Amino acid sequence: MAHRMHAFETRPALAEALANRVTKALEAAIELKGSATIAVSGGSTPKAFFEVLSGKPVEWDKVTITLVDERFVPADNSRSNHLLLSTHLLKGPAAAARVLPLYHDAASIEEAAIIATGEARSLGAPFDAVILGMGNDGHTASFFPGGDHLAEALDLSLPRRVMTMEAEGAGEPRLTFSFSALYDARFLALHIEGAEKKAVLDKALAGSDENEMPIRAVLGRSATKPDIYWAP
Ligand SMILES: O=C1O[C@H](COP(=O)(O)O)[C@@H](O)[C@H](O)[C@H]1O
Repeated sequence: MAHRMHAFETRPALAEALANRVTKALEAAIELKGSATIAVSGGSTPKAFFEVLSGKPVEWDKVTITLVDERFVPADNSRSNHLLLSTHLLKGPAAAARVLPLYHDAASIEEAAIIATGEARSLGAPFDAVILGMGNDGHTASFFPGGDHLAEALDLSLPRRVMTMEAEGAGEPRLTFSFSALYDARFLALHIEGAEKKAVLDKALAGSDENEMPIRAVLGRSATKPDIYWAP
């Protein structure tokens, strides 16, 4: 599966273009079925994009937002992807959206994954939009090199679900949607910024070992052609 590359001169220009494209995807879904779903990434890259998207004139009360992955920490922890979402996206018009958190205050992370999987089922499939990020180690969502459940996470024959992941480079234990839940999103974007991430992307595109760089699964096996958004 090839990809489409969208390169921008500045990060604000990227944020505006990606927010406009996501707006289109959400509007199309609302037009078609009366509601829309989007799964977004955490980390540091999406902040400016979230800020722009939050102000877009979408019928946000018809949109459900979730995360592609989450650290197993409560929503008030500074490492929480949910906190990032609340701070930078759930404001202005977008505050009307429904949010489906992956983290749950459950007895174990496995139980939290089961709860999140059940809740996500109510969204239907596929997602209308999925915005992935990428780490310098080639991880995306919480598909980390060396992850204890990486093989199952990337196995497209396994059901759509939220699963657990532990890896040396991941810090906290993680919750992540499986690749099977993301690979066929109606709009599938990879959002990366900076020269270092571009070099990581080029390395990923030049090889095929998904265990070394799990982002290769997205670039090589997604049912939807990924749109890559990059700015220096
Ligand atoms: O751990 C994570 O990292 C990636 C990349 O984050 P960034 O800070 O380099 O932008 C992110 O896509 C993922 O959602 C997050 O949990």
